[in-house]
Amino acid sequence: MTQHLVDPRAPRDLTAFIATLPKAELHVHHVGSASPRIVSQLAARHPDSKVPTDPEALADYFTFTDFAHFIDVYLSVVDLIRTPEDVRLLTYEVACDLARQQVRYAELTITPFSSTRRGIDERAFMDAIEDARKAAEAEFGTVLRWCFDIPGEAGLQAAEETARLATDDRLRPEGLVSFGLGGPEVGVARPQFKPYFDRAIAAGLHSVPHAGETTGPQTVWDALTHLRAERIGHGTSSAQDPKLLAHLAEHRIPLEVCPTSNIATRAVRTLDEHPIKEFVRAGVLVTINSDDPPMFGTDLDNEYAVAARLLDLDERGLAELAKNAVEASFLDAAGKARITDEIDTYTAQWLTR
Ligand SMILES: O=C(O)c1cccc(C(=O)CC[C@H]2O[C@@H](n3cnc4c(=O)[nH]cnc43)[C@H](O)[C@@H]2O)c1
Ligand SMILES: [Zn+2]
Repeated sequence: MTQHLVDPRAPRDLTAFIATLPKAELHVHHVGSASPRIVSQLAARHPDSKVPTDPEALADYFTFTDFAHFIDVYLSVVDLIRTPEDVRLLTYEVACDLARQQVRYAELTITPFSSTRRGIDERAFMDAIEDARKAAEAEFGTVLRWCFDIPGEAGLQAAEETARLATDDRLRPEGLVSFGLGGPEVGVARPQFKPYFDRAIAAGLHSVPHAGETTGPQTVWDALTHLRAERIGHGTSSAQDPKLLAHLAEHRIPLEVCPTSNIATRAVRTLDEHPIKEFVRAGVLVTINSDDPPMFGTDLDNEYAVAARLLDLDERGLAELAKNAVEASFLDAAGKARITDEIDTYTAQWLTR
């Protein structure tokens, strides 16, 4: 597998700056963030799995020929998460990895349907993620919130189950803030999910569907008009529609940009061809994210290094990117002010050290 970690063209001192820059992450998946160590441990527990137990073999296993192949591999890892203890271990380990990168706040996308349909009790699932969330905040100060997403290819049954789990006051976890739509976009039209997003929004959740990752700008328009998206997951193809770019900029609708993900799933051919520059040029609010970091051979720090290279950023430019994510987050105003101040103080001290 091609290792994307630590873009060799990023200036060394920016790498050091990025490593301790306080950050927020808005587009990162629960199962997709399972570290090679965790995946290997879980694969060893389940010899029937086709997922390799050896970290090196796993790195090759995480090499994708296209998006559909990525989903197949992703689901083979989903199959390893079989007990509430697996869920808690995974969630806590993901929180550790985020804290290690100075992530102060993260909205983690979780697909509860995929776990409940595989037999994990829904109440035990919610307790497991909440237990890990509270432990992470107590131990690292990292604030986690949840996005529950519909695996769109699984259809309206998955949509109904996800909406029920997200809106039933007896079940919905305290940390839940948003409602999303993931999985393949091709053949999975966004408008059909409107009733489920309406229910989630009525229950106080924010709409953050994936759109424009592997399909054109119409999918982004559909996410905005039918699903009332407040942010767009990826939105990569928005660059093909100047009117859409202008709309996103005018209404300050953030894009959750995941550069290396787009290369690894072959949604974009090369990093130098990534439309992130067009987004910035059009005035769109760009946030930087890792999506499924171990699967894509990256992490959030590397995604900031990639952005620094593609956008020719210095420390102040990187700090602005970090503050974009805080602004676009669903954290409360006091929390946003706290992390924004931390970023500003850190950057000022770095530049005068
Ligand atoms: O769980 C099932 O049984 C199931 C059945 C049919 C289809 C699916 C999915 O499509 C699950 C997709 C899964 O992938 C997650 N994900 C992670 N990264 C991305 C991404 O970059 N773009 C779209 N989806 C992504 C998503 O959250 C779903 O959980 C499942
Ligand atoms: Zn994603």
